[in-house]
Amino acid sequence: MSSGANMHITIRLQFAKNVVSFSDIATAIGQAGGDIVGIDVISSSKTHTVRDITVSVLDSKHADVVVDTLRKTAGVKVIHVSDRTFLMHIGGKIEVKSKIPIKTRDDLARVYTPGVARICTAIAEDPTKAYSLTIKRNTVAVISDGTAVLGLGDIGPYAAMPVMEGKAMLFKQLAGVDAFPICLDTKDTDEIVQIVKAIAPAFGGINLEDIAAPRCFEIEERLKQELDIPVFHDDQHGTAVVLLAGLLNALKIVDKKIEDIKVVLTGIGAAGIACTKILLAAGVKNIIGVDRQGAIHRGVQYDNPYWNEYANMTNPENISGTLSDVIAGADVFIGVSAPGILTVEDVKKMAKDPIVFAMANPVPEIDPEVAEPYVRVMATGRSDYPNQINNVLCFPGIFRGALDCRAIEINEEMKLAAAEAIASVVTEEELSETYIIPSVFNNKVAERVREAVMKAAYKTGVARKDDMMFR
Ligand SMILES: NC(=O)C1=CN([C@@H]2O[C@H](COP(=O)(O)OP(=O)(O)OC[C@H]3O[C@@H](n4cnc5c(N)ncnc54)[C@H](O)[C@@H]3O)[C@@H](O)[C@H]2O)C=CC1
Ligand SMILES: CC(=O)C(=O)O
Ligand SMILES: [Mg+2]
Repeated sequence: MSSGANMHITIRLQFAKNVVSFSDIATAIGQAGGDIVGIDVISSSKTHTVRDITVSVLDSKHADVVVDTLRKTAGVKVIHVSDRTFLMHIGGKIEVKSKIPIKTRDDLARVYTPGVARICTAIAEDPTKAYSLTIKRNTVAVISDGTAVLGLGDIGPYAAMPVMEGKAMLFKQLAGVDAFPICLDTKDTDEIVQIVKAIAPAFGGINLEDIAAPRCFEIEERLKQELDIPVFHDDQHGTAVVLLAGLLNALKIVDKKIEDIKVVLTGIGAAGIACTKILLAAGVKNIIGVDRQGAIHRGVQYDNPYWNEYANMTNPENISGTLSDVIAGADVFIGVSAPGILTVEDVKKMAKDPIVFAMANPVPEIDPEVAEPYVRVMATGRSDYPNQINNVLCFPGIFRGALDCRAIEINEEMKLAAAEAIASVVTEEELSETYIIPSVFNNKVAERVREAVMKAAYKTGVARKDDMMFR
């Protein structure tokens, strides 16, 4: 399955009117399997026409096939090919904008020196004023070291930037949070902790992103201890929250109780461990984790200390074996691991009404189109299929709530509240196999998550801002 969701290419071509017609070109594109989704005339003369033709293709290989077909068509000259996704990234995706225009010397003297000095002094005398007089109260740092970027692995800090810029866009659009992408050129845990601590004054929260397990656990724990602003590893907790929301609704469809289900989860890394913990907290009793070397079980000394802990809290029957072995009889499959590792044969071994959440990005553990005939509820992490289980449903609203009540942390109660809030957006009447989780564009999500998270923060005593509504 393709990693290039809805890949569209725009082909600028010139064709000689007396040699080839546009319908010949459209036929050639169609025969190569492309779908024309847009046409623009760039210029036209008596002999030639230049057009931009936007074509939907499956992936980059397919794009090459379509373009080669056109190159071989008599009378056609391909001028250039652009990819809409690349075009959207030129120069990056976000920018900083001032809230106030500086039009006069007087404005200048207020926003900058000398006027600004009085503001600085006020904050120096009372650092909590940073919340009212600087960007701190609405600003989150999105921090990555580029070591576990989507499912692409350790691609480094430069290559991680487009994802972090994308997260920043989503923070802003979905919850009005100003987020800065910060990719660090170090994999050293101590150094990352030091750097994040040192930049924290500018931020109201820290969103850790795509930092590989097991280092991500220590980094998050240490930062939580040392900072008085929320520190949240999105791949762990954002994913876990949305997964739980989706599962609560999917279980209603299959009419199974959370305490009775058998869950098999692949990828015992950042997302997998957090998903397991939230499922245990929500009442799941039988969950088996599978990583590259099979089911995590007791009686083995793993190099990864988190796996030893994992073995102790999961797999009640202490089953060993491969994914194919342990999937038999499972009610739910959750994948936060790698592309294509779940086969149709595996799905066929699952219990009645299987629920399959294949959440690896950008390519899931099983192609949803291949799995669909055999599953009752299918979800992926992708935007181009129904039931997108993706942490984007959580992180904007959870930080909005945490920032608005000035929470010192995002605790378990706040996460569970967020999961229930997301699940609640889908009403009983709306709930169906293809609608277990609200859309990313459903504007109720962030607001409902914000409210639920704030309530939980006040209830658990971690909110610093006095708010009559939540007392
Ligand atoms: N849909 C969503 O919202 C999210 C999806 N993900 C996806 O989940 C995957 C894992 O992400 P992280 O936990 O952040 O990475 P990670 O690097 O912390 O963990 C990945 C784990 O998967 C295991 N793994 C790799 N290949 C495997 C295989 N063939 N069989 C079994 N286990 C295998 C690795 O050994 C590792 O333990 C990625 O594809 C990522 O895109 C992660 C976070 C959110
Ligand atoms: C969605 C996300 O955060 C990931 O795949 O890493
Ligand atoms: Mg991520």
